[in-house]
Amino acid sequence: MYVDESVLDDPARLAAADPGDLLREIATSGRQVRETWRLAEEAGVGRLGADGRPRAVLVVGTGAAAGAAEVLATAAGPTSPAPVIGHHDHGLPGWVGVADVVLAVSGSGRSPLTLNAVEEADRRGCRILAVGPLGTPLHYLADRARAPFVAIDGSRPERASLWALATPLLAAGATLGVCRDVAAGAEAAAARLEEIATRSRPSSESFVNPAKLLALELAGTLPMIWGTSPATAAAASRAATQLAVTAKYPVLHGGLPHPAIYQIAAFDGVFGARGAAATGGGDDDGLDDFFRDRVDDELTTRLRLILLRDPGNEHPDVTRRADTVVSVAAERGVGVTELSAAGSHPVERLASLVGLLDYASVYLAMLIGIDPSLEPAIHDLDRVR
Ligand SMILES: O=P(O)(O)OC[C@H]1O[C@@H](O)[C@@H](O)[C@@H](O)[C@@H]1O
Repeated sequence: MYVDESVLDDPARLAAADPGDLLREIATSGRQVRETWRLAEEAGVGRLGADGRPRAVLVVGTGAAAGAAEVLATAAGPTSPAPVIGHHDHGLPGWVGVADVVLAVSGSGRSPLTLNAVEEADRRGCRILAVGPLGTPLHYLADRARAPFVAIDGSRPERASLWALATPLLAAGATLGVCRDVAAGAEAAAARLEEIATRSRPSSESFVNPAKLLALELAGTLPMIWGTSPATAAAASRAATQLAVTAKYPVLHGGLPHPAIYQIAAFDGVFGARGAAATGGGDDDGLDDFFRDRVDDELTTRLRLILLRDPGNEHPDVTRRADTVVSVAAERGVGVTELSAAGSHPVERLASLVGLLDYASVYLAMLIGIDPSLEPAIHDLDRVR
């Protein structure tokens, strides 16, 4: 894989490598939190809480909506009095009924899966909140269901819209009594995202820019990303999405204890210890090369483990295992990058990693010559929408 490190510190080439201005869009993350919290209040999100605490909160939608569901689940945490469930499939589960709340999220406001869920939730008498752009079918359905509708900026690319899509859900979580201290948590997350935007800005050079440094570590590797707590596992999931959509990079993600305790088996495979041990390769040309024994090929792509730690918020068993993972990886020649979440509220800690990894995904795309804004395969799949 060709990795062009010089692109990261050359302003003209950096700009040319990001024709869709994705970095500028990602820099608005902190502002998205503040703006959409206010918009959610103005849209009447408080009405959702009028009938008291729900039996369950279902967040419907795919793509960035799934990330938004994870942000709300992180804010609700394991002590939430009602479950927060991300639902990313067609139809509503059979158990969903009048005692439940459905939060419908769509970056385009047109995703059939989300629209159908809103119609069905309305038929079943659920309380509903919808988040999407103005004047879209989702807006129309929310109005028809007399549900609060939070209008987001539909011109911003979806992969840079996580916080606009997620923050109204946090405001809903506050009014529904499923999240604690979430207004303060959202504000702390906004401040954290702004601080990351400053440190990771394109004009900040590689040797001091944490996102550029991370991108350089990832370039040419096959990343595995694990969290060590609910907040950091959610960050790992978001990172896998961003790396796929932005850098077109496949990523295995998970968390300790599960599913990392199984995924670690890959450390012994061809991208891990076996690859490190292999030497040499076949002839580079002709039929000899075609008939070579591929078992002997040297594989240059190596696993790299990105371990997202959550100091003070890990189960002691997870902390012990995470420390052990680092030595198990080292024994097999698997590189490890450890990143720690920062902040007190889980949403702030999540944001502290998501912000960094969002930037790193764009810098990685630039390093390997991929346009971070284009997504032809997704468009081709969407032809059947
Ligand atoms: O957020 P909405 O617009 O509902 O889209 C959800 C997802 O739909 C898919 O078909 C793709 O277009 C994805 O890129 C998108 O994230």
